[in-house]
Amino acid sequence: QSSQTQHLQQVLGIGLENLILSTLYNDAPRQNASYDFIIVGAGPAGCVLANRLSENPNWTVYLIEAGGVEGMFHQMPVLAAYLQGTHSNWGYKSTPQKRACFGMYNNECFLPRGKVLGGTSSINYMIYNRGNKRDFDRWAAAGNKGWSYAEVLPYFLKSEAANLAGLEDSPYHNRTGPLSVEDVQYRTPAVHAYLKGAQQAGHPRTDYNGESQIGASYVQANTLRGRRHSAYRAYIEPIRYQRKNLHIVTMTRVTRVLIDPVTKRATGVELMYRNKYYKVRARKEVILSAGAFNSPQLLMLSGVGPADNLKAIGVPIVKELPVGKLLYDHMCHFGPTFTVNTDRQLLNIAHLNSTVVKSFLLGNPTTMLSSIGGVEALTFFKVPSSKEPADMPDMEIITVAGSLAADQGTALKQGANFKDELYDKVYRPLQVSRQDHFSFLIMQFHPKSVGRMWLHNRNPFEWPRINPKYFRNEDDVQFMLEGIKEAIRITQTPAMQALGTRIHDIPLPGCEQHNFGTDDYWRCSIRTLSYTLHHQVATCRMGPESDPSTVVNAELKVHGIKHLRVVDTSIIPFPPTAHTNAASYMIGEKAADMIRGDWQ
Ligand SMILES: Cc1cc2nc3c(=O)[nH]c(=O)nc-3n(C[C@H](O)[C@H](O)[C@H](O)COP(=O)(O)OP(=O)(O)OC[C@H]3O[C@@H](n4cnc5c(N)ncnc54)[C@H](O)[C@@H]3O)c2cc1C
Repeated sequence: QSSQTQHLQQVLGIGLENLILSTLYNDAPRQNASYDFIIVGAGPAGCVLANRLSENPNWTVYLIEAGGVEGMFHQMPVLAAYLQGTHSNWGYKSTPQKRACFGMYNNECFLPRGKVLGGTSSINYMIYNRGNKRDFDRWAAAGNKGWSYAEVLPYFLKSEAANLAGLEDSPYHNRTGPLSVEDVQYRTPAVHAYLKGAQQAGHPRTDYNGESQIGASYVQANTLRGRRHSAYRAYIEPIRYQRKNLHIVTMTRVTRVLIDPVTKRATGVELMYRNKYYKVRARKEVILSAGAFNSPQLLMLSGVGPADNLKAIGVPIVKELPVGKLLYDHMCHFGPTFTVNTDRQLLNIAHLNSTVVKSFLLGNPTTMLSSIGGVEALTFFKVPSSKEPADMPDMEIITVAGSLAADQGTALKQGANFKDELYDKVYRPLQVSRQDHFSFLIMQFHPKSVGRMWLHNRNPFEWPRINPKYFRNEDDVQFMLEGIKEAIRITQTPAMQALGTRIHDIPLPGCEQHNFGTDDYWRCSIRTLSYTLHHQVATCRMGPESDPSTVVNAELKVHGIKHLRVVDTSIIPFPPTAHTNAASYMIGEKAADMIRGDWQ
């Protein structure tokens, strides 16, 4: 590691800026204070709700966030991976995986989640992607009235402020919402060649948030003039000092929901603020927007969950529900990686210097600091094994300008728990030669492998146990293999060959027994370079009460408990054909309307 990157990591790790700024968001709790609405967690869904519900001056809203406040580094899109090494990440990890994550220490995949005002939208990769029309139609068909594509599209649009070249008149984009969606203005020669190559290989150019998802496109990003535009920036910062009825407290942990065991009504929350416990009351509703791991954790700590788990940890059962019993995620293969003949034109932290930083700070959105962690293009496509309809992709190619070597083996490697021996053998040669290179991440949308999470004890400060059971179903490996082959095929097109694109063919440690590039080699590689894109869903699955796999109904009310909703990505019932951040905003917007409908 260079001293420059080590220093950067140290500065980010301290989280000092977090601490200082959080005093600005510090409506300290008062014992037994009451609000109309208590919102637990300030991720995208929580921030949307806080904003929309406090539009009514007669309602009081308390937004409670465990983390601090974004600082300057959060705003620099290229540093996305570094944020995982900071206090803005909860730092969860999977249980050791039997069939995946072989390239990680102890076979544990790291599972970062945002712990900051803005939640995971403040540490994610900023890709804006809504999903396939059929995703939402399936939600509706599963008994969730009001969630068809036609019914959710208005909420995606409501949140969006699009600035996308060529899509100015598209009915699929709105220019006037709070959340910026724009083109990334820093682009490398690799992505231009890639998009030409993808077309030569038969993938049409598309707006993946528009009429048809299938095809290739430059990425659309939640940035504003080249800086991260998180839920905090979009929904909270603009109203912070105008709304006296919205109170916000940061660095405060909710430890359980208070539920009357007789009436089964949520009456408030218990929280820990500066080492002291408080109870805060909700006159109308408690809303959990604590994310796909923490919302289920809080339900279970409050006596709402599977009987076996609650009994095992000694929490009295208030309502038996399958909380955490289902967990879907999107697994990727981190690679393949390719070298090209260009010189110093692709992403590498070694190219970062004070001139670039100064230019960014002066507002230039075209420097490498505005690259969203290197992500440049997305391609949605089908593979031969597909069982889905023709307009529903199975896989995505994410084109990234670099690899683990682009940050010299610091943030990305550590953030994902990759082993040193793997880095040293495969990626260090790229770091040393400084040869321009890019990678594909190959992601599967509809895995058959299903995981779960549970609580190990009743201590609210203990991490939940999470076993995503990646690649438990062999079919998922086959989909990945077919996806990798398609990505390699694209690199053989004239447009990509014009760059001198060659596969980086150093075999992975643990896969040397297979000839590089054979199906068996890739199968081994898939289980080794297993890399989640952190799209965990369904831990508080939405569906009718008659469906024993569900936790909340179509109004997001917890079955059998009054005045308690879950509003975040944990309610998504099936693995979506998308990254999950956009959906979280949509869920927040739609929930706000439903809540207004109930109480106004
Ligand atoms: C590294 C990474 C990169 C990603 N990249 C992308 C991407 O590029 N595009 C995309 O679409 N998706 C991406 N995702 C996924 C996406 O960002 C998330 O799915 C989405 O932001 C989740 O939103 P949410 O509202 O459900 O919850 P979260 O954003 O997880 O918010 C939950 C909030 O609740 C707070 N909280 C939790 N427990 C408590 C408690 N007990 N008390 C008080 N507060 C609490 C948390 O601190 C957090 O702020 C990424 C995820 C990760 C981790």
